[in-house]
Amino acid sequence: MWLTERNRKCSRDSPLAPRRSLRCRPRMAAAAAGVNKQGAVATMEPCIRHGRGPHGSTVLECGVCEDVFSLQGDKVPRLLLCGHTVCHDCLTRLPLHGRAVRCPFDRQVTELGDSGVWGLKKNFALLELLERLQNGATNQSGMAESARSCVRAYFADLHETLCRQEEMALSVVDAHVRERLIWLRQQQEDMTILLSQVSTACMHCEKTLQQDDCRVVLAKQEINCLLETLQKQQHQFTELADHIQLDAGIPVTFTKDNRVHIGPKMEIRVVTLGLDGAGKTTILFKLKQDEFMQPIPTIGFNVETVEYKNLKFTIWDVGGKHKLRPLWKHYYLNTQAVVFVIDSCHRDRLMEAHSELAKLLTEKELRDALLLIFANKQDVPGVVSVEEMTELLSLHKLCCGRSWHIQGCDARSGVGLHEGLDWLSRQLVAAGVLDVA
Ligand SMILES: Nc1nc2c(ncn2[C@@H]2O[C@H](COP(=O)(O)OP(=O)(O)OP(=O)(O)O)[C@@H](O)[C@H]2O)c(=O)[nH]1
Ligand SMILES: [Mg+2]
Repeated sequence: MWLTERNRKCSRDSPLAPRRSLRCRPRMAAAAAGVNKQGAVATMEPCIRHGRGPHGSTVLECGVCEDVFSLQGDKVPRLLLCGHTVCHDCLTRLPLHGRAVRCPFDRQVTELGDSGVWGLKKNFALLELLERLQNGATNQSGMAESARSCVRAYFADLHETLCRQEEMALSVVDAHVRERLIWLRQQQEDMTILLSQVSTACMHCEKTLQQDDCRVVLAKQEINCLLETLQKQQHQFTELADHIQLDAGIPVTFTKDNRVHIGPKMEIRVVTLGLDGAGKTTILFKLKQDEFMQPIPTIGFNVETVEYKNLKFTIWDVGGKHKLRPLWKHYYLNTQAVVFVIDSCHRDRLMEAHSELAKLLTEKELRDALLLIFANKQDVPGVVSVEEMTELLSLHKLCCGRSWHIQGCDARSGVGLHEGLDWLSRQLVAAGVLDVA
């Protein structure tokens, strides 16, 4: 209020009347920061919040020329004796009354010394405020830039992931198309053979029928046989044509994790890891062929597809010998589940298994992978039980924050293996991985 009245008065009386009408605005109030710093700061806050200027500092204007005050030079704010603040430039343009000037707002007189306007004190409170606002603006733009680069990095990462997933999906389709082409070529060859068989049969029939009646009658059995062959081949032709027509389109479905699936079964990539001799290969063969085969230690890997319910697991079984473990990382990419096999007979190797498992869990590429732990060889008497193993390996602590499950099993008889696969499929459904996008 105090400022409003003063400003209104100056608009009529001042010899250097403001170029634009002066209204009570927060920026005018700010110009009086030298009179009442507390009040000025409080009044300015809305200006900063509403962002009237391009930067916080530009809201502070000289009440006469309405130019923005600056920290130095012509627009530096100077104080008159009455307490009003005017920019240096406007002060130099005020008419002199002897060695004094009149305030353009309340006409009070301020004596000038020998150095004239230069001798008037700068409004340091206002300068400090200006400086703070400028710094604040710089900080704000710095923070904005770092937030923007954070957003850019996020989307670049997303873009990269999507490109990789697209490549993967396309390669699945390409592989399917290649397989189909091979199959079609095979069918084409079969048809050519059939056609030549049909034409040979027709020629035989014709030849036989051209003979005299007596011979035709005698050749009845041969002709019937040829006709039967023709009928069979016709049947094969129809079947083949139907098959090709039915498969004309490629049945593509996407799951929520952006993988593409062809056909009714959802494909899941699983990697089986664990120390040497834990029973990984035994598990793989048992799942694949439902029979026990005495394996030899794996050098490199074995890979098999195992169909279970509506899932098609592609299981990579990687050798667990110490010197082969650095190669495990090559199997992590695009893996939906890790099956970690532990030999329950070997108490003395549990800590080694723990340390390998702990390393696995820090791998970035496996961060979303499900973890199924098979406590294998439960058929052997006196082995470490599932509960004891959970305790000894501190699994609750180790696997905290991810989907994991420990399942006791006996790879020789297969007990527990399907329970493990069931858990995996339940988790994949719960995680929405199997939902069709
Ligand atoms: N008693 C018993 N023996 C098992 C079981 N599973 C595997 N074995 C035996 O354990 C030994 C090692 O099994 P593998 O399947 O070769 O072990 P692995 O984990 O593939 O070993 P690497 O290929 O060296 O990494 C074999 O002699 C298996 O017959 C089980 O459930 N019970
Ligand atoms: Mg093996």
